[in-house]
Amino acid sequence: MLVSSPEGRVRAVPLHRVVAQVVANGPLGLMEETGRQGQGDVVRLGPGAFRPLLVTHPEHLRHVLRDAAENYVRGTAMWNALGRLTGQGIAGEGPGWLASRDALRKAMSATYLQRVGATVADAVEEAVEALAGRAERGPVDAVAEMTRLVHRVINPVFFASRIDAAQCDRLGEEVAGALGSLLWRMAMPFVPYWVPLPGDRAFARATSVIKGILLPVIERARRAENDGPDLMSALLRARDAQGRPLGDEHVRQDIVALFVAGSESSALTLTWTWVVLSRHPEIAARVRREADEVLAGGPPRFEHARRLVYTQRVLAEVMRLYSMAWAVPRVARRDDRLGRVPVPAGTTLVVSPYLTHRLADFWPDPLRFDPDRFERSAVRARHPLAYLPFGDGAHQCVGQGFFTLEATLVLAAVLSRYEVRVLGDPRPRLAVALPPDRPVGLALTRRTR
Ligand code: HEM
Repeated sequence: MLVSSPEGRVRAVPLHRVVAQVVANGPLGLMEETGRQGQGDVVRLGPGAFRPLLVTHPEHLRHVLRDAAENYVRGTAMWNALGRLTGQGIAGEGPGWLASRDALRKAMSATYLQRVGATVADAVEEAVEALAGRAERGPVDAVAEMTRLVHRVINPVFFASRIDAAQCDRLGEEVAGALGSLLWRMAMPFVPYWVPLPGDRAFARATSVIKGILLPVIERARRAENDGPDLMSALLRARDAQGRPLGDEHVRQDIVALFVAGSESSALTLTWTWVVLSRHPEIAARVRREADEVLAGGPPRFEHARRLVYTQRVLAEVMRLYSMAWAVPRVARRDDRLGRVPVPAGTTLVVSPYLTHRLADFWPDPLRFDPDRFERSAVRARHPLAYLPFGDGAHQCVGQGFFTLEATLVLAAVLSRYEVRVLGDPRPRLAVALPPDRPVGLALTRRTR
C-alpha cells in the first residue's frame, strides 16, 4: 500500500502495520489505520493493477464532488453490479438519473417535509408504541427493531401506504437479500454474467419477489390520481427531458434504490445512536431533558423537530463517527490531478466520509464523542466538506431532511416515555453499511414521572 501526499510524495505504509491492524481489528481497523497514516493525503490502495485512490481531504472532496464533478462519475465495479438491482434511474448517471433526481429532490424538499410532517410524526408515534409493546416484555434485537420501525415510517412516505406493513417488511428483506447476493459480482467485476457466481440464484429469486410486490402496485397507482406527496406518486408524475413519463420498470427500480439508500442506513444509524447514548449517560440525560421540555409528555409532532436542537447535534455526531456511507466510489473519465497527484482516466476513487470525519486537522481528538462539535459557531468555523455523512454535490442524499426529521422524533418519543437499556458492547463491522459486529439488545421500561 502506498501513500502519496498532495505534493506528489509517495511513501509506503509498513506491511507489519497493515497485518497487525487486520489481525487486531479486522478490515475496518485496516481502513482506520490507512486513514490515520494518510491524514488527508491521497492514498493509493493495494498492490497490483487495480489500485483505487482513497480521497479524504476536504479540499480534494471539493474538487471531486463539486468543482470537477462531471469528470468523476458512478460507473465503478460496485455501481455497475448495483445497477442490476437499482437500474439507471436515481442510482445511476445520465438522463435517467436526472429525471428521477429532479422528481425526488422536489418531492423531498423542505416544503414537502412540511406537507408530510404530520404523517411522519404519526407514523413515528405508532412505530414507537409498537416497539415498546415488544421491548417492554424483554430485550429485543435492536437492528431488527430499528429496521421495522424505519419501514413503518417509510411506508406512508414512499407508498402512501399502498402496500401493507407486512409486505413493506418483506420488500425490505428481499432488497437487503438481493443487495447481499451482489457482493460477489461487486468483488469480481471481470467475470462475465454467463459465468455463474455464488449469489446469482439468490439475486434472481429476490428480484422476482420484489417485482411481484411492486409492479402490481405501480400499475394500479398509475391508473389512479397521482397528486399525493408520496414518492411513488412523485415518480409517476415525473417526466424525462423529452417530456415522457418514466416507465414502470424505471419507477420500480427507483423505489428499490430508495430502499437500498434509505432503509438500512437509517436503521443502523438509529441502532448506533442507542449504543452511543448507553455509553454516555450524561448526554442521554440531556437529550431526555430536551425531549421532556419540548414534547411535554405528549406525542411527537412535526413542529417539535426544529426545537430539538441538542437531539439533532447528537444525531449529527453519531453520523460523524458511524458514517454508514463509509465508501462512495467514483471513476475518473479523463486524466486529472488531485494536487500534484496524477489521476489517469479510468482510475477508481474511493471517497470515505468515515475517514474524513476522523481527520485530526478538522476534528480535534477525533474519536471523542462530543455533540457540541455541532454548535452553530463550531460548524461555521469548520471546512464545509469536513462533514459529509450524506455525500455532497450532484448526488447528495435526497433523504437527508427526511431522515433527520424521522430520527429526531424517534429519539424524543422514546426518551420522553421510556428508560432505554442496551445490551452488548458492539463495534462496527465493514459490510455494505456498518452493522454492529454482534447482536445488540434493546429493552424499554416505561418511565414514572
Ligand atoms: C442515515 C441515513 C442516510 C445516510 C447516511 C445516507 C447517505 C447517503 C450518501 C452518502 C449518498 C451519496 C451517494 C453518492 O454520492 O453516490 C446518498 C444518496 C442518496 N440517498 Fe441517502 N442516506 C441516508 C438516508 C436516506 C433516505 C432516508 C433516503 C430516502 C428517503 C435516501 C435516498 C438517497 C438517494 C435516492 C440517493 C441518491 C441521490 C443521487 O444520486 O442523486 N437516503 N445517501
